Amino acid sequence: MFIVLEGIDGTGKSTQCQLLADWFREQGREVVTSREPTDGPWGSKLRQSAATGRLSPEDELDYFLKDRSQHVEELIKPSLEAGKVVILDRYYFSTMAYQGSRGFDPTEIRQKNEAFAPIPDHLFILDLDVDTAHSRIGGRGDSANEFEKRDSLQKCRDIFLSLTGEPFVHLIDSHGTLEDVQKAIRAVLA
Ligand SMILES: Nc1ncnc2c1ncn2[C@@H]1O[C@H](COP(=O)(O)OP(=O)(O)OP(=O)(O)O)[C@@H](O)[C@H]1O
Ligand SMILES: Cc1cn([C@H]2C[C@H](O)[C@@H](COP(=O)(O)O)O2)c(=O)[nH]c1=O
Repeated sequence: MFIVLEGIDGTGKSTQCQLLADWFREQGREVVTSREPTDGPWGSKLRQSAATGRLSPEDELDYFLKDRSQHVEELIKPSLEAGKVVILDRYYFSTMAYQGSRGFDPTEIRQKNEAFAPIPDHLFILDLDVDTAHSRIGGRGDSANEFEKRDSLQKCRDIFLSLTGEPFVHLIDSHGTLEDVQKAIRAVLA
């Protein structure tokens, strides 16, 4: 089973991914968790740019595609073929949102990615208003980085919300407690 959690920064994706992995492991399932950008060469360059200044929109998109191609071939596809549960903290829907907010066409980004990247069985969009997301980022001890500017995050949120309506997409209100959000995710999967 292939599960992806998406949403703007601070919505609780990393936290919920770990709780969900624990749930599957309690059921005896073998679970692989991962994130994008990865810690590979392209992902590391992208993470560095969050602090030092964003790359050009063209280079940023190119690096995310290169990072994901390596991620699909080296981890995602082999894990799925081995029958493991794969849970991702971000995937190509973030590319649609974040690089879409920089002027690229989200539909074209989706087509480019789905040419090589498997479509997940379940996509959970964790939704939160930008102000609350920012306060959670601050509560985590971070300050907003180059990807987390307020106006950009609002555009990203709108693109994520445009994905709802497809059968594999589930909108999860992330304003509740950690437990409420995880309960809502598990209810879909149960
Ligand atoms: N439902 C919640 N209620 C209150 N605080 C939360 C909730 N979920 C997560 N948090 C807290 O908000 C902060 C951000 O959570 P987390 O890092 O999981 O978000 P994220 O979506 O992965 O963020 P990013 O995309 O920036 O990595 C953390 O300090 C976390 O403990
Ligand atoms: C996969 C992906 C991610 N991003 C951005 C979104 C985040 O602000 C940063 C780092 O992610 P994290 O969740 O804070 O670890 O990368 C992006 O712009 N495009 C993408 O495809």
